[in-house]
Amino acid sequence: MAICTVYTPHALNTHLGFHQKQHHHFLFYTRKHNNNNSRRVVNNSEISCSADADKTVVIGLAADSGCGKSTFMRRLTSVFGGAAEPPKGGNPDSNTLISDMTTVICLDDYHSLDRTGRKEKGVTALDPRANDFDLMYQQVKAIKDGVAVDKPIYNHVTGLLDPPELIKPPKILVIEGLHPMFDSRVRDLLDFSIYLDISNEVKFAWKIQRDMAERGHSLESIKASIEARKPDFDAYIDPQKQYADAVIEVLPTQLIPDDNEGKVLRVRLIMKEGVKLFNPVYLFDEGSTISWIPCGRKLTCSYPGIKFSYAPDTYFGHEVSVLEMDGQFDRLDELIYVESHLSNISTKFYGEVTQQMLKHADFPGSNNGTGLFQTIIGLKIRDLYEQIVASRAAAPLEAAKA
Ligand SMILES: Nc1ncnc2c1ncn2[C@@H]1O[C@H](COP(=O)(O)OP(=O)(O)OP(=O)(O)O)[C@@H](O)[C@H]1O
Ligand SMILES: O=C(CO)[C@H](O)[C@H](O)COP(=O)(O)O
Repeated sequence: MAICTVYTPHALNTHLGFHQKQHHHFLFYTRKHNNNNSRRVVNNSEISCSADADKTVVIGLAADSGCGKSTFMRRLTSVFGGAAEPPKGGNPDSNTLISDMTTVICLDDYHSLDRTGRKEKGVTALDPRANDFDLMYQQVKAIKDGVAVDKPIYNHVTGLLDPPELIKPPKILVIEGLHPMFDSRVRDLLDFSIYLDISNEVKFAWKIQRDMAERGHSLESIKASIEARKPDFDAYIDPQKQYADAVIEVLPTQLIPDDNEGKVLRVRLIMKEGVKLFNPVYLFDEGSTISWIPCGRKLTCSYPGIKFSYAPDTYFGHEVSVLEMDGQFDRLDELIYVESHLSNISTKFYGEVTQQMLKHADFPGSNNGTGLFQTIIGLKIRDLYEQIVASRAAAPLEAAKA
């Protein structure tokens, strides 16, 4: 049996007297053990039935704007091979990135109020009232069920909502943005979730670097924009980290007393225990408490050096493992020394983490824990995906045997 969903376009919905965003589920019997998705267009409506084995795996990535989501996404898609590009021939201001295996959609596309609308109502884009969670849920669920959707586009250049773009179900759908874990219905669709937790000091340093150096904004306007977002960030974005399966926390270094430059970073990878198909990474000895300064014969370290830590902990009442790296690498090729001391990193060959990091040495964070942990989480997501596919493929065989 498979679940089939029918999506009707606006014209037909209007004819039938439905609201544009409404969709209908039909329970449907298909031939036994049919592993192929069947998708067809009937009466201008797209009907798709997905056998479980082919269902889209959905990953959520939450963070405030300017906190490294795009960089993380580039590292993730690279793990699967191939480059991610905007939909061909579509809106040049589309926020979507498509590669062979993955489609990354930006949840800004579910803003229900455009820039003017938000200004008139006096709400920020972080406020749930400026976002359409019903549509977000319906469309992510439809894609997960194997149905293509017409997703709106929020145009960051004009501040307007543009005509929708067609999103076909990929093997892996990543929903990235401000609120992937805010609405419990959307949260329940996620097979894995990540929160990028950038401390205020570091966020400020990155904003200055990008918005002042690259976009010509003044220091005052950057400070004002961070301040204006803060109450809604604290109310609606930050609390989502309690639901994340993995959190990458980025803090100022502790290796330089009173450092406020934000260049050297202390990065913590917080990994929830007991998450299905996800085995946390560990250093030397699983479950123990380790402090490791690898600088010496095998790793070149200039001031202030590098310090790794690993320990069990609790996070919002959950048992977690925390791997921490404070400091930065002088020579990226020497990362292999660190990699060889980490376990459960889900590589396919010795040195794969180092190879990925070297491949993207020009990405921000490649010399510190942000790049290292983003790369490792990318490998863990690949591993999770492969396990899900393998378990789904095995399920009909098991059922047939029973
Ligand atoms: N790991 C990092 N180390 C240093 N700087 C970083 C890092 N990640 C991001 N940045 C800085 O933050 C800026 C924004 O990064 P990125 O575009 O990946 O974030 P984003 O969350 O996708 O932003 P937005 O939502 O505004 O598009 C980069 O241009 C860079 O200046
Ligand atoms: O928090 C954000 C997520 O990227 C943006 O500020 C929000 O999407 C509004 O965009 P813009 O400032 O371009 O109108």
